Formats: sequence, C-alpha cells, structure tokens
Amino acid sequence: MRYLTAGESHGPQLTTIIEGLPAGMPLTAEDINYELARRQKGHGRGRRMQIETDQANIVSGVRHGVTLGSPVTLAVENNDWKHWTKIMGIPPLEDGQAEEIKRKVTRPRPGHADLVGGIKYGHRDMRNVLERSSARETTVRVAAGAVAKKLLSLLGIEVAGHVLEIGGIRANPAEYTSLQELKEKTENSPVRCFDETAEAKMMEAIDQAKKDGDSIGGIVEVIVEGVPSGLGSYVHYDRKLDAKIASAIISINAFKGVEFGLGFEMARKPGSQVHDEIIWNKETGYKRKTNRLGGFEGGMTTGMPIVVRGVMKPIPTLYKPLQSVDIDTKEPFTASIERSDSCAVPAASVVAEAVVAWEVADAIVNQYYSDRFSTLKELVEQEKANGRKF
Ligand SMILES: Cc1cc2nc3c(=O)[nH]c(=O)nc-3n(C[C@H](O)[C@H](O)[C@H](O)COP(=O)(O)O)c2cc1C
Ligand SMILES: C=C(O[C@@H]1CC(C(=O)O)=C[C@@H](OP(=O)(O)O)[C@H]1O)C(=O)O
Repeated sequence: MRYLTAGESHGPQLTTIIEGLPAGMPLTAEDINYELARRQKGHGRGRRMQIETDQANIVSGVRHGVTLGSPVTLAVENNDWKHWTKIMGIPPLEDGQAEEIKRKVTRPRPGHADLVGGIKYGHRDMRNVLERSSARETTVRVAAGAVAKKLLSLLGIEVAGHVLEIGGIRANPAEYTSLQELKEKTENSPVRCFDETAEAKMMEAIDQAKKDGDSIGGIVEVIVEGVPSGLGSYVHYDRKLDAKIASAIISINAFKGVEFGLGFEMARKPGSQVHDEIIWNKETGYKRKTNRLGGFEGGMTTGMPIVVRGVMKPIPTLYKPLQSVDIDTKEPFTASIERSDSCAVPAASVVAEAVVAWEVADAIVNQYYSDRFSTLKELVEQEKANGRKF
C-alpha cells in the first residue's frame, strides 16, 4: 500500500490518498474521526486546537461503509482557513488586495524548516515553507493510520500508544498489566499517561514551561499486540520492518530518536540480559520468555508484541524566543509569537500509533496480498497456524 498527503496548515483542507487497500473491508468516517479527535487533545496544546474540529470526509474508494479496492481519498477541512484566505492567496488575490502579500515571513524560527527550506526552494517568503512543514500535516497521517488500524483490528491486532515521559518525568511501567488496561488509563488522561502520579507532575511541568515562555518534549511508546511472526524480512535492507517503523517514527515532526524493547539500555547490559530465550508448547507454538528485543529479530516480527519508543524534542516556537536573523535586513531579532503549543507529546503519541499501524498493515498487505479482504484474512490466519505447526 502507499499513501500521499497534501495540504498546507492554513489552506482550505488536508487530503490523503491511500492506494492498495483490499476490497470488502468495512470502513466508516466514524472510525477515522475517533482517531482525529484523539490527536487534537492533550494538555499543553495551543489555541489552534480550539479552532479546529477535525472530521474526515471520505471522498472516494468506499461505498455503503465498505472499501471498493480503488484509492481511498480522505479530506479534512481547516476551520482556520477562513481567517487566512488573503494571506494564503487561495483563491488568487485581486489587484486591490496586493497589500496582504507584503506580510511575508522573513524571520526564520530556529528549530523549524524555515531557513533551510527557504534557501533550498528559493522562498524569500518563508510562509511557503512553514505552511507545509507544520505538524498540521499529521492530521491526515492519523487519518491514514486510522484506516490501517481498522484493517489490523479486523485481523485481531491491537495498537496502543501512550506517553512515557514528559520534561524528564517518567511514568512507572508497573502501573498497568494489560494492553486493555493501558488503553483505558491513557484514554482518560490529559497527557495520555497511565501513571497518575507521573501524570500530575507532567501537567505541572507543562504549565511551568508555558509560564516560563518555554517548551518541553518527551518520549512516547507504541505497543502492537497480536502480530503474526515473520512480517518484514532479513533478506534485504529495505524489507526490514523494524527499519521501516523507525523511519516512520522519525518522520513525525520534532522526533529525533527511536528505540525498540530495551533500546539504548542494551548498551549497558550483557547479552545474557538482552536476548529473549525461546520456548515451545503445543497450543501456542514458539514464544519468547521475555520481550527485551521489542518484537523483532532479523528485521522480522517474532510474534511477541512490537514495543517501540520515540523521543520528541521540545516545541521550537517559544514565547521566550531564540535569536535569529531577518533574511531581508540581515539584522538580528528576537521576535514575539502569537500562538504555539508548549507541549505536543500527548498528541504526538497518537501520531506515532498511526504511523506504526500503517507500517504493520502495509507489511501484512504486502506479504498476504489479495484484492479481497476476506482472502487476506484467511491467509493471515493460515500463516499463524503454520507457525504453530513448525
Ligand atoms: C502534534 C505536533 C504538534 C506540533 N505543534 C507545534 C507548535 O505548535 N509549534 C511549533 O513550533 N512546533 C510544533 N511542532 C513541531 C514542529 O512541527 C517541528 O519541530 C518543525 O516542523 C521542525 O521539524 P523537525 O523538528 O522534525 O526538524 C509540533 C509537532 C507535532 C508532532
Ligand atoms: C495545527 C496543528 O498543529 C500546529 C503545528 C505547528 C507546527 O509548527 O508544527 C504550529 C501550530 O499551528 P499554528 O501556527 O496554526 O497555530 C500548531 O497548532 C495541528 O496539530 O493540527
């Protein structure tokens, strides 16, 4: 499967086109809107989220709640667009409105794509860069991820994302025992964290950062359960599924690092405390005693849960701004800003879920391809049985 996204942050809408979904899979706008609403929540978000109520319009590829096998197009309108029509120049400006065009962005923000993107594409109005580099685009990545999650859930595969750390405050993993419990606890949390003690401290840290005109980052974790073994492949570098998932996580705006299982902790442990011993019984077939490798061996799923974490840097736009240089005057400045998130780690955990779900769903569709969803489902079940018999 593949998907494209299009749209500017303050343009009329964001769009995604998903190609390669099998026919006959149930899919409704509610499936997608549920995920879009989750992405909008979270303590620490700015005023833009009060303006938007993201809703997906299914424009193609679905009839009567079932996929057709043709490209699925999803469109999400930007409510904020009506305030930006002149600045965006969509539709083209008439003569008398030219004054608006002069409101160019000539002051690049450190930590954003503004300056490098401006030089690279020759945009002296860096709005032409920031409109697309904005994380507003993650709205439709979550929409595409919702479709992937739907496919996975119909195959008995569950995906959960949550916040593990914000501003140096770490949740205690002992606070949940099952994926279901994890989901319930995080869904009701303003920072999408299962540990109530850590949650309160995280919220304080966000409030403090906001008061200081600063921002904070954190770590999100995504867990996928019920995955068949053998997704991905060891035979070629670009077929390794862990590598694809790592790339997908890093592609989320502001994500700077990724780890699986014990992750960077592995550097401090001997092999005997890192590798997962193999066991077998008649009912379940092969299993690992532990899951320190986070569900992967040789770029392939082991059948144990996928456990992947990503680190998000603090939001770059600060109310206490950093120094930069105006590209027209070459004068230094420290500009004030109108609005920004002070922490978007909770929202980013929903985006991380979406991009991981997409990669796992894509691996399944590639490996067990059928034009019909019902056949794909049979093939996945057959493969699970083969694994048990091996
Ligand atoms: C959900 C989400 C919301 C974000 N909100 C903001 C924001 O309000 N202000 C901001 O400066 N950056 C925000 N960012 C981060 C920037 O988009 C990102 O840092 C910037 O585009 C530069 O890309 P890079 O950090 O990947 O290099 C957000 C990121 C995510 C994932
Ligand atoms: C719009 C979203 O996030 C935006 C991501 C973002 C950035 O620079 O990445 C900057 C802000 O946008 P604006 O400048 O319009 O206030 C955030 O609100 C969203 O998540 O839907």
